[in-house]
Amino acid sequence: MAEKSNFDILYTIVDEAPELASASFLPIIRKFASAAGVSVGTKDISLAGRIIAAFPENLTEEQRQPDDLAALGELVKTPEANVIKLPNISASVPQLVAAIKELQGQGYDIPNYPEDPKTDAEKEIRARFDAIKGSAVNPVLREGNSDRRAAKAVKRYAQQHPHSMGEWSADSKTKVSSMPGNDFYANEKSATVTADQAGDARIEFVGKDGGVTVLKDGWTLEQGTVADATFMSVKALSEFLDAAIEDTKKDGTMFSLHMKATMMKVSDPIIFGYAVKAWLAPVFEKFGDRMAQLGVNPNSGLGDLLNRVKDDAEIMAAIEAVKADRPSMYMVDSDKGITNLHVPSDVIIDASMPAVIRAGGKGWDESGKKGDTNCVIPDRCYAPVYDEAINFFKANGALNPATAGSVANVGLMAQKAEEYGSHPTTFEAPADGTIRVVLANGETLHSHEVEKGDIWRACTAKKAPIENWIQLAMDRQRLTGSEAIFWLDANRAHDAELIKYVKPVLEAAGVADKFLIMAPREATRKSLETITAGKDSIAITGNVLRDYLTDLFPILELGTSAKMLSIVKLMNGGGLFETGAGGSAPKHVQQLVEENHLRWDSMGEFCALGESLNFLADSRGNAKAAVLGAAAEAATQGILDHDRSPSRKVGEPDNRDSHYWFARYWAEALAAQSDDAELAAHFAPIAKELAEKEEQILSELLAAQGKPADLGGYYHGDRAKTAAVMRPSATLNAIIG
Ligand SMILES: NC(=O)C1=CN([C@@H]2O[C@H](COP(=O)(O)OP(=O)(O)OC[C@H]3O[C@@H](n4cnc5c(N)ncnc54)[C@H](OP(=O)(O)O)[C@@H]3O)[C@@H](O)[C@H]2O)C=CC1
Ligand SMILES: O=C(O)CCC(=O)C(=O)O
Ligand SMILES: [Mg+2]
Repeated sequence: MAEKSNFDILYTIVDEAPELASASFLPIIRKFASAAGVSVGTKDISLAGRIIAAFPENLTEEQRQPDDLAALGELVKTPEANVIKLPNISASVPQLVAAIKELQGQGYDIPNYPEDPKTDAEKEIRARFDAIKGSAVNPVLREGNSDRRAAKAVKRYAQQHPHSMGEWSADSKTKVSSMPGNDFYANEKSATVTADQAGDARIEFVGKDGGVTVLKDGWTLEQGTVADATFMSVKALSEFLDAAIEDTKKDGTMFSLHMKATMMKVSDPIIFGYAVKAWLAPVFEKFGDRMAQLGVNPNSGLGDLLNRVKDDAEIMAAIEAVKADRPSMYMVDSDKGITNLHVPSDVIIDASMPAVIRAGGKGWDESGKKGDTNCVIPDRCYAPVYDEAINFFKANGALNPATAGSVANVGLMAQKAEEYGSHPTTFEAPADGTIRVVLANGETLHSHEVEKGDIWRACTAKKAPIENWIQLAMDRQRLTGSEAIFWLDANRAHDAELIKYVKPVLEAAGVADKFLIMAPREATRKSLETITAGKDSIAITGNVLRDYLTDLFPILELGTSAKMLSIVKLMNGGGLFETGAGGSAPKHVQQLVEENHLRWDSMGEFCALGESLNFLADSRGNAKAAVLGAAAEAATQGILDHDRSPSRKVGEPDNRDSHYWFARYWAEALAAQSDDAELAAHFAPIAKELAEKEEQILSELLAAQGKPADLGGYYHGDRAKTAAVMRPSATLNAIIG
């Protein structure tokens, strides 16, 4: 039985910058909501919280925490769900290890992450950590498809206050490089499961000697599920990476690898590891064994590698020698010497490629110099999107945010759709042989000849989510009248199966003429032409492109994906309101810790709050929530009209100031409305006091900036210390309580 929540709205406790923002904003939300009888609870889905919840037997009663993620995962399957979901860390291994270390330092008896589990006990611990690793939250909560777009007011603001864009020149050497073949794209097989085929399937490895190893049992395939299997040849990958390094050198550009090691938590760290091995190939050839003894795992990145070999002068000298022979490297932080290959989660494709494109195709090298870059994206399923965007801007110059239209997204996401649900069914081939999917009825659905180490993966998209996604697309198209494109490639096995679903539904509804179906490359071109002409388009995509495009287009159109409206209409009737389309912005925490300025923009939270309150009003007939929601929308509009979003620079208004203004506009809107006299009377004096004390509050907020801030921890900060940092205005606190 799914648990019911005792709260009207649940707000998530997360990590990094958004969590800091919550320390300031959540008290405001609670104060305002409680006046309308709306209760707001919290659920802890932070990385530290999830680690703590996984090891209750090691902890004292006081230290223990319930598994909030599991509870939320059940709640989102109920019609009562009303969740405001902020972005959380999807941890790479180095981040996980750092979080464990921090908790241990705080007296939590959490075991170390077993890098190479041998005993059963170690394997069991590793399994618990593996469930926490990578993108472990979103797939559990996303029990619906995705509707992400810029709210009208946000888009209008961006057009009136266009952000800076790097210039594109026709002779830019920036490009995308992908494998010529033998990648996931080339090897994909897909089929829609029939009634005869439904049931529990098995994934098997068959060795050259005919011996069968079961890799996965009880893989349930329902009728109507689109089931895919594919693999990437690691031999082909290695050859490609070697060639890409040489090619970068020839071009005189920077080498950069763009992956999604967080959401593709099994396959992409492996691919990342091959890039580390290719970059340091001569070192691995000569010192491979010695490095293995030192515990080097290339999948954890160059940062971890350097840390482990730093005392071995010979290896360090070999690394230096290789550097001289390599092209420049795209840097994450050139001041600190953090390269593209340091940490697998540092360069996340959905954010990193748009950043390169927005900058006019530029990255930063070791010496902090700006230059063109070879963007290495090994697999070709989605790389053409970035390749085509780069070609388009080389030919046409940068997008003009003052006049550009908008690309919204309707994304197939529910029930772990597509590649993002592939973790339990991704394997490195144990030897040369065959990997096959054997159905409940004994038939073989898919089979691939593989070589040792090849990365094989299977995934599904289920019938009900697919149908719901097509319906959502039809609804959005009808409501907006926009151009609407299904980004599906008829030449790709999986997409061809989806097209078989899409076409009949559109035809039956008599709306086939309102939709286009185009492969990602063509759809990118068409959408860029459309928005360049000032018109809008809806990109109806699978799960990966949902992720990629809802950073790419917002970053070009709005300067950031933080301002996106991101609604997940849960399939069982509830609502999940994600805040923005971006991440947890680690760089922002660094700035706060160094100089007590938080540049995080809470526009995503503001938009989600309005939607959540409106949803509460509609779904429960809660009239006070409707008043609160309408006023929250007015406050959001106020932030935009008066330009109250945070500045990037210390000494200027930051995230905390924007919360003061939100509270003030919210209170003013509540005081001014006439639908609920009680609420108007309640908020009139609050609005008055917030206005009267404006100068004092803003000066108290400003006074806090400019010196280091102590949060008492990074992954598991001290609540009281964080609150003290994020709520430095005694005057404002007295009003909010
Ligand atoms: N929904 C979720 O739970 C998501 C979680 N993540 C996770 O977040 C972490 C970091 O991911 P990363 O790829 O670096 O992406 P981020 O979006 O966190 O960071 C990229 C850059 O985007 C800008 N940015 C993002 N959000 C805001 C905001 N609200 N206000 C102002 N600027 C913003 C910042 O740019 P600038 O430096 O110019 O200020 C930031 O440095 C990872 O652990 C990742 O897995 C990522 C995406 C979604
Ligand atoms: O779950 C994650 O790791 C990131 C999610 C994400 O990037 C997105 O949904 O846009
Ligand atoms: Mg994303």
